[in-house]
Amino acid sequence: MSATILTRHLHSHGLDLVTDTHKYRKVVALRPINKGSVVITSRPLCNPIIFPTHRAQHCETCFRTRGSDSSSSDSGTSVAAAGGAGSGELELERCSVCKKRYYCNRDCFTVAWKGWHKWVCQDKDMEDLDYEMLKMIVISIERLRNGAFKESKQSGVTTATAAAAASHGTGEQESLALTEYVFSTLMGHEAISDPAEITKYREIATKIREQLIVAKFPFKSESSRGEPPSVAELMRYLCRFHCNNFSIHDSQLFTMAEGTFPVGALFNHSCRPNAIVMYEGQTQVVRTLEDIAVGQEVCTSYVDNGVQRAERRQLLRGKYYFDCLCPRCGDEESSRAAEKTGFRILDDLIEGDQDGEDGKKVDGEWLTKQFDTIILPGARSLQVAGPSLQPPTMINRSSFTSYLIHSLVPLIQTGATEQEYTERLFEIYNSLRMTPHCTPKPFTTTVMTNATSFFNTSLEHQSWALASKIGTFILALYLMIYPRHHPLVGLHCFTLAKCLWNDVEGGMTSVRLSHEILKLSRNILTVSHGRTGQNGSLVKEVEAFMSVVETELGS
Ligand SMILES: C[S@@+](CC[C@H](N)C(=O)[O-])C[C@H]1O[C@@H](n2cnc3c(N)ncnc32)[C@H](O)[C@@H]1O
Repeated sequence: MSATILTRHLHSHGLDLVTDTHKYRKVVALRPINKGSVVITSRPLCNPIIFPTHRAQHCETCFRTRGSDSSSSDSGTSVAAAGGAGSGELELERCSVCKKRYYCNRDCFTVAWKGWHKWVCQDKDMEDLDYEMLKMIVISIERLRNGAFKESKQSGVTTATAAAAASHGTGEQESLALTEYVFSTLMGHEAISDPAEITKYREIATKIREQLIVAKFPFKSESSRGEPPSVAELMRYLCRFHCNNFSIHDSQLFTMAEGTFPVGALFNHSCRPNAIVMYEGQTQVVRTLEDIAVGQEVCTSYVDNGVQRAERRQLLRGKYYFDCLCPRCGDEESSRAAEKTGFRILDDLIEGDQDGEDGKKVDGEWLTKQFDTIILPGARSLQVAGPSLQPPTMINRSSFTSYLIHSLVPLIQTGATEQEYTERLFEIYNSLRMTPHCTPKPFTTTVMTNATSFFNTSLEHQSWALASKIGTFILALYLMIYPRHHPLVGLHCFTLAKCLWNDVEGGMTSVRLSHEILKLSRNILTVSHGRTGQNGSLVKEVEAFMSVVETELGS
């Protein structure tokens, strides 16, 4: 396996890997890629680890969810193929020995058993998640050292998963040997990690070697002559796993597992990403959030784009050892420049004021009072408002909400180009900076965090009118901060539309607005989730709800 095979694989997906002085390598587009496209799919290096809290809900092999449509298999080993029902709700069965892992059928169980389950089934220490992660790493290292990454019957599900995933895109299928090769080329940063980190890794590596490998998991292959890896070798692996690991989330963006996807790990980070990482079963899918031109870098985001620059910087330095120079962050020199432009303005806007005018903390009680003043932007103004909307003379929570919603929502509904959209966004950033505002600023992340927990409380209490107001305010904040087709925005719109529809006090205005927000949700989720596979079922859910609302509107 060599660099040529990786190059060929990327080329078949319209991508290239080029060297970069700051980032080592970067993935660029070889041909124009439309927004909402699957750029590439990646297979896991070893079986991802489902968190204990989610274990009973997912098949450990294909990750399908209990209760989901059992006919929508992406693993190629459907219930029907295993002699099961073939349609209806997916059922899971526990391993009869350990009674801890769940599987949807015998094929999935057999694959897991041969691949890794037999190593962990009787291990009492597997109750501990950290221990389990280390054990998975040990299993992977054993295979990496012994060249066991060959297509085999044992890797049946991952092969089938990759085949299913390849049908999302047009490129060639990823072989296990390629997965292994790409992993060997990834950065581990062991040379620049700080001494405290190195000491921590040495301790973990020593513990793994003595307690896990020597005592329980002897390496058997002839090529390694049964010799366990040295502490130094283990440290190199640990560093590489650390920098290239992914949190796996479901279609609602709830984190449920951890895994290593070497090909997906080739994509660099941006705080204003043009692509997003999604999951279809155990397959990682990189999707574009906007149109990408030839030569442009394809970037995902390693951190939540909703946190302030200082926090992002800390997270990125702490785990990935770099300072971000993306269009939003810029470098130190440009940060000091007097006049910031474009995305560089955003972080100045979202930092700051913690307390209200009256000195009160921005807590739930304070927000309740404030939100009483937020007027639901009416459906009619969504129709008529356009890019010429002028900023208000004074920005408070109410005017901020209507200004943002009325300025940006029509551009998403009508599918304005990325350039038109970002130009409008920059005008908004400038006007938010220049226009006097109430204290605290309505658009800080502190306010957003509080508004989000307040929104969740009002959902729990089914206070639909209140939830609709806060949800509309949060939508305005999201539009200011996240890329317009970010899945978080689409998911929030779906929840907001349900609140609006349930808000009987709002009458038909609220129903009409619910319909507008549903259209928004559908447009965004079609890009971020697609219309096929497990994630695609969300768009169908939105459309089913839209037809209920349309019936009520009589359209
Ligand atoms: C998951 S890897 C990404 C692929 C990597 N560039 C490579 O060529 O193997 C993560 C590492 O890439 C580098 N990286 C990713 N995004 C970056 C960025 N925006 N600026 C600088 N370095 C970046 C960092 O060294 C980080 O630890």
